[in-house]
Amino acid sequence: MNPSIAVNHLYCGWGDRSILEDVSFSIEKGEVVTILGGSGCGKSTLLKHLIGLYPPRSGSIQIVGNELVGSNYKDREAILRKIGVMYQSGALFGSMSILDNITLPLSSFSELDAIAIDTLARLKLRLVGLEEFADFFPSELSGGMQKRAAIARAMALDPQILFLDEPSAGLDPITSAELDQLIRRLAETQGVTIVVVTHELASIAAIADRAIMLDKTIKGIVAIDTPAALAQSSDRRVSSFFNAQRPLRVEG
Ligand SMILES: Nc1ncnc2c1ncn2[C@@H]1O[C@H](COP(=O)(O)OP(=O)(O)OP(=O)(O)O)[C@@H](O)[C@H]1O
Repeated sequence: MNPSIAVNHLYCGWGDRSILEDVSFSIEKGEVVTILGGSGCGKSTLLKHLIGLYPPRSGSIQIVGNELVGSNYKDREAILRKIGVMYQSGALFGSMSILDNITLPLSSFSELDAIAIDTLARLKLRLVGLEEFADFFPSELSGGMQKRAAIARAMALDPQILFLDEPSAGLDPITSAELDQLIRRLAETQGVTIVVVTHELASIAAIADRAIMLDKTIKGIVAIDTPAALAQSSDRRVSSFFNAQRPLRVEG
């Protein structure tokens, strides 16, 4: 079976600046993989290229066995239909109810009738525990609820891969932990592959099957392994990242 994502010899940059060089990795179906590393190492750059927002300089990005790089418009649309994206801001439409935010992609990209769309959208809301908030507007929800609604919208078209850009940003630790549980549950119950850009150690430990650590100096992957293995790494760059934000242990 094809991996969900296979990246080979990827080179990306902005203008005349090279950011990532010769990056290769693959992610299996149902895996939760976090992309981490210090500020400016290229996490968002990698994400933006994986979701087809920008073409790489060279290399290959296969999404469920289909080559994204150099694909024609029609193939590209079909490939991108297999992915769902939650941007850091959540990017819900503020003038629409939560339900309408989720029905929008369904009515834009599916042939379903209005009743089926309504039913499916409510199912997605139930998946993230927001079925009772269908008629609320984003501004009427807490930050954590807005993130869950944004995940429901990213899941609207039943993507095989879900990309989440810093889902915990701006959330308190308890709400962040609840969101982590949701992410893990989605991978386990829906079989969806999930790629998360985050630098929250607690989240990485809670959700990731594996983590890809990028490094600015080498412009690429310094390590790729389970969080437990990375935490024990003898590589100074990896261990300093993992030891920099050890959670407080309070004895009681
Ligand atoms: N659209 C863009 N145009 C030009 N330069 C960019 C663009 N996006 C990112 N960069 C530059 O690429 C480098 C890597 O940025 P990127 O946002 O990928 O890092 P990051 O690891 O996600 O950082 P952070 O953790 O701070 O968000 C930075 O120097 C940034 O200024």
